[in-house]
Amino acid sequence: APLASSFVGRSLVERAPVTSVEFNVTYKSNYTEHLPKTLILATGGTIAGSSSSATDSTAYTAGVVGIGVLVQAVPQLLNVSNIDGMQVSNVGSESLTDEIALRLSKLANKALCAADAPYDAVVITHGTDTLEETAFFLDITVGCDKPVVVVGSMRPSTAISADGPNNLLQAVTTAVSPNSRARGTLIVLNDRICAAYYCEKTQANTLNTFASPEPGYIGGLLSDKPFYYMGASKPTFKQVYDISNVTELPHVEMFYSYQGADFELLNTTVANGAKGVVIAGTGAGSLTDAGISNVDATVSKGVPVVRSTKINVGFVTPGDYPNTIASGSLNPVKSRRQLQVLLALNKTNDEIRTAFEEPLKTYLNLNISSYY
Ligand SMILES: NC(=O)C[C@H](N)C(=O)O
Repeated sequence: APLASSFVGRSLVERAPVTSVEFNVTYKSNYTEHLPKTLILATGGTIAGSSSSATDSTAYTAGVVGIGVLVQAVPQLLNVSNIDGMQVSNVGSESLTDEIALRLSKLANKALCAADAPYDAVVITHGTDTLEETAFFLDITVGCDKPVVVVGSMRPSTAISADGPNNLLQAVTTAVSPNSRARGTLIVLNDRICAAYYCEKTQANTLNTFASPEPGYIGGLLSDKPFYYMGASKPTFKQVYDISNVTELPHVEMFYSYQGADFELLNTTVANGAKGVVIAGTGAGSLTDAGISNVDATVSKGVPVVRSTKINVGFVTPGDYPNTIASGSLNPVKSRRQLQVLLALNKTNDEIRTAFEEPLKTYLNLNISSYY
């Protein structure tokens, strides 16, 4: 593969594991005592992508450039943090597996939240196609207030105006900012800071793709300096789950509704061992009359069906299709992650329904008179 021009900075030194075998650190910056410690978990994606053409931002190969090259191309990182880098995978995020996502959560918890946690912040370099899935998963499974920032790029490292190096710098400055604590997992790209709970990819090609259309960005960056519009807060319906004993994420399938959908394939999916299903319904989670019998048959086999929306923005509320579980504000891929976590924790279908539906119901039914 051609050398990634925008990521070629100082001479490349990829060192052997240094800190601990657990973290299998392959890049380690020189240590500066007064600076915080950031662990970068590299997974691949376009930010580590490479092309033979400097004008190409569509037909490149994702996941080529290693963590050492990524970091050493942005020496400014070392002005704000000590950096350890670990190559967890090097794949396009469309191929990032549940196993890798689970591993990232465990590494982040160990790096940040364990009693003897060695790091102040975790930054994850990731492809953008499924970045919101990993970021949401981390948001609901990392159990402490230290920052986790997920970052990617839309142009490969070889492109003119590659966006990866500046995004990486902004991700690290955001991660080590004291103002970033207790805000959950953050997504940083293109000068904006977006809360992972709500953030999604909204445009297939352009740099300004990550957004949370209703809640909006929680902050941004002026050059490399992060700022927030409001103090730290938690998404209204967010719950954090302890998955330290989980060794595998269960198989949860996803279907899409459309005119004429009959959901016949639900039966195949259940026969193949799916433990749960998410349907990206139309509008506010509507499903076709023709598909209902297959949905009901799935639920009667004990497989929970969560109903979200292909619109990706807005709420699916409980009420219609009572056999199904309403996703609330969670889009289909986020619903899938939450369902996987609940199943992995051996929750019953009633408990799964409660976890998805009760926070919103309770919130909407708050009786003002009970306060006065
Ligand atoms: N911009 C990107 O990173 C897209 C790439 N296919 C990925 O998700 O890995």
